[in-house]
Amino acid sequence: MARGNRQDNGVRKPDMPKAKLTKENLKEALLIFSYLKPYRYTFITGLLFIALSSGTTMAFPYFLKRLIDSAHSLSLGKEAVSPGTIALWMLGILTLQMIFSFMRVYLFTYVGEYALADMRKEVYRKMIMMPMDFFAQRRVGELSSRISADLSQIQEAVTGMLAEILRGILTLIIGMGLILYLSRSLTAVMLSVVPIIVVAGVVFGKRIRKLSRNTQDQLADSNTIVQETLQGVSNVKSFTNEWYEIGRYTRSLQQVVKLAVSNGRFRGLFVSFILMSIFGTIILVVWYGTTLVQAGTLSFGDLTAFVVYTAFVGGSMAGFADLYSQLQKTLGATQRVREILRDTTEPVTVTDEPVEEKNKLLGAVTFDRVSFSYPSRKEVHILKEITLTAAPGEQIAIVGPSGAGKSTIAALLLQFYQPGNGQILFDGKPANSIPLSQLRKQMALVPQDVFLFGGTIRENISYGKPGATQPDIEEAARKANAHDFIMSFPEGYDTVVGERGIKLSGGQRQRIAIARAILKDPVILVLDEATSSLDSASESLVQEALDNLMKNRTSFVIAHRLSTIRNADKIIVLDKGHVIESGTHQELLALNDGLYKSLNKLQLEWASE
Ligand SMILES: Nc1ncnc2c1ncn2[C@@H]1O[C@H](COP(=O)(O)OP(=O)(O)OP(=O)(O)O)[C@@H](O)[C@H]1O
Repeated sequence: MARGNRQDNGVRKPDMPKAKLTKENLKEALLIFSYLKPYRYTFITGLLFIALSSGTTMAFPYFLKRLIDSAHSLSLGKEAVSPGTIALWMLGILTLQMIFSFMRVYLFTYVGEYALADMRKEVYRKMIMMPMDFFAQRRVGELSSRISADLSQIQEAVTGMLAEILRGILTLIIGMGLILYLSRSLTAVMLSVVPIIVVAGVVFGKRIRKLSRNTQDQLADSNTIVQETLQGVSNVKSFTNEWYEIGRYTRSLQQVVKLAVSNGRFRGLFVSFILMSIFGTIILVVWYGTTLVQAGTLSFGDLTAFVVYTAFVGGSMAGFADLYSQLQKTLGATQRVREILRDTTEPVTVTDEPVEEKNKLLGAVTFDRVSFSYPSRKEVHILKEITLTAAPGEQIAIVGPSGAGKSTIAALLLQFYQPGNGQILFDGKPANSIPLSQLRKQMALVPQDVFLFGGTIRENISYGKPGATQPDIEEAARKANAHDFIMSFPEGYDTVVGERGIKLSGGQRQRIAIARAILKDPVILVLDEATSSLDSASESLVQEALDNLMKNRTSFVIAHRLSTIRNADKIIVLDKGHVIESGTHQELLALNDGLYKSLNKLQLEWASE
């Protein structure tokens, strides 16, 4: 069973989707074997050990037969190998079996884990290099399950499943050969019933799997209730809706129980059917076998070996049904992983190269009649013929109503998307003439919603310049007005933040982000001003930090509070994707009926209330 089918909390996710078994799908899946190439000798040795361990398993009943028959022969006074010697041989075989099994498990785990890590690295590498649109169209949970569940399923297939198939085939061929050799007539009797049991088992098994899948789906649903309500527990409490959630969860659980119990009924029937058929077959085979023994055509040992081999053969037949469904799941997983591996990435470099002299920017930016629609909604024109220019070191503010396209301009600046029409120029050069990573290395984004990684404050600041020294980090923190509050924590720069660490206030998080940007020392700065209003003390600290940050760089400030951008060199007023006004604060106020003027008036009124 694929480990990846389990969630961290140990609750199973709904079963993995399966794919059809077609020639193309199989061909695709075989490409996964390329990941085994570096470990091919270990893998082949592993396969050899599977064959050897299957061989020893199959030899066991044969020696059992010899052991039983030796007693009989001795009692009849015939010459035979002594039972003690045969028992010793069997011990020898057992020892070999132990060694072979150990090697098989060890070698396959080795190959499986290394190949899986290689695949994970490759998929992650590919994912992180994908363009923004790729992430906009997928959920994070879905992507992370590609790396966890799908890849585990593939690993399971390459190691576990392949071993099972090989063992199954060997057991089937050798087992059938041996039982035919032992007694043809008994084989005929056995073959008249075993396939019926196997077919019934497969049909029953399918039904049970479907029922248990439904139970798991339902369980996943009720888990969603737990997750959602725990995440948003403050909502539950503030609406005093504890009773409502308890009711919702209870109802969902009742469904789980109902399904699980009806599944249990089926499983009970199945288990009794299987037990009856197995023992029924044994009775039939042994009964017919004894008549053969009586007739002198079969020995006691032959009969024993026959029964054991029959069990082996029946077991491997039943195993194939499960293997088939595993194979389908693996094909599904392979398809989804291959989809990612085939996708086109952004032309970013994945080594930490400094900016080359020829690519160094002074900071002039031009939007030349830029129009843009998001790839996922091509029919909605977000930016329409935007033209704007920024000289090196200038501060450009972008204002406008919600949804006007301000953040989209920031996204285009950072080359997260490419314009549909028009072009963006840096120092007069088209953006796509400068290598993407070299361009982004010279820009920094301070977003509205600052994301802190799980780690220390030091690590979070040095994200702006990996490998920065402590004095550099402290200097950046000082300029960002963050040093004092950081030092007020007992662990200072070693204070752990992020999901598992302490929670910082909005203003503190912003100042960490500003320190990060200062450390990066970009030529062009993009600042998405936080909408959540900070208290005035915190606001002035953040504003001062921002002023420090903006010094000597071209800055684009997406402003929500107009009071902070009065001194901007240029204010661009955006409405429904058009630039409708542009100029300094004074110039825009002078425009009668201007949007900026009315927005400014509104904010002033609001502030004075
Ligand atoms: N990834 C995306 N895919 C499709 N549409 C998007 C995407 N991101 C934003 N949009 C749409 O583009 C339009 C402009 O969004 P944008 O975030 O640029 O506005 P904004 O002016 O920054 O708004 P706000 O002030 O509320 O942040 C909106 O209608 C939004 O729904």
